[in-house]
Amino acid sequence: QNQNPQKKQWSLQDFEIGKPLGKGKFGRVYLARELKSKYIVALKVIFKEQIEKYRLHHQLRREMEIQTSLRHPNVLMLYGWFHDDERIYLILEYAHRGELYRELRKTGHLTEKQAATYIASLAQALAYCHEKDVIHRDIKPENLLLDHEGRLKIADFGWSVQSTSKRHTMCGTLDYLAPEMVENKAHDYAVDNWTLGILCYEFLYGVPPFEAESQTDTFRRIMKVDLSFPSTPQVSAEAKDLISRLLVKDSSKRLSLQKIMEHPWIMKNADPMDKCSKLDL
Ligand SMILES: CC(=O)NC[C@@H]1CCN(c2c(Cl)cnc3[nH]c(-c4cn(C)nc4C)nc23)C1
Repeated sequence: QNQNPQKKQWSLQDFEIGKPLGKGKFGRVYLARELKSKYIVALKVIFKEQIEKYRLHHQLRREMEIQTSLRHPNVLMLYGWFHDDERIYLILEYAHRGELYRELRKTGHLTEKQAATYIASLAQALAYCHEKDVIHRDIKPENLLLDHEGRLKIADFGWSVQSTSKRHTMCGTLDYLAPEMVENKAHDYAVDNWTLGILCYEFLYGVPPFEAESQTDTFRRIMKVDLSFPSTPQVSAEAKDLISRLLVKDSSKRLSLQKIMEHPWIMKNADPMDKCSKLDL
């Protein structure tokens, strides 16, 4: 039923469906074009029977409410949604340059300017989410997309799907989890700060800091914060300083998002254009 009369009721007839962009347990993401405006979107299709089977109505509703309420240049927008008998359709912003992860895989590691720009964008987006009491956005590289200008977009609604590009060895990895998460303790905002440290390391070295042969070894390395910096590629002391101030076991001692944005390495290397503040909608 249409609670809000001005709000357009979308339906599948409003769209021309293009190639699949990703697929996963709950459904697929397709490239799509809204017929009247010719606007390109990503259409995420979720099968209702999957939602029923895994009893995920409340989580999906919460994710959609959150996603609709977040408006930030570095958070992928959920424009709206509709459903038919079998499926729920999420109308999402399309990120033209796809997964940041592919860029990382292609080049092996990012330049310090690119890495600092992406970390600054993530810190801005997370500070915005935390202001709106949204924590623990699952910010592993496969959830980070790039728009046509190479601007980072956090794309996660709790339903991470594998893109059609080669599967990442991400599923099930502990690499991005903070100690309190790995120990399954109550986690708070500071887990995101830990993950920024993991991502910053991976952007600069091409691999996450606690990678190991087995999950048990990764678990041990996280709990010990067994952090070491390879001699190649060459990485500045300031970058290592920022990483070392984020990968701290005591979550209360991790650098705050504000302090990340003011860190010398970020101030020196992040592209100010991409450090734009919230959209004044
Ligand atoms: C966790 C997660 O959502 N991962 C990626 C999902 C699959 C495609 N999704 C996209 C979503 Cl939700 C939005 N925009 C996208 N753009 C792309 C993409 C573009 N190229 C050139 N290649 C790809 C891939 N994909 C999307 C989301």
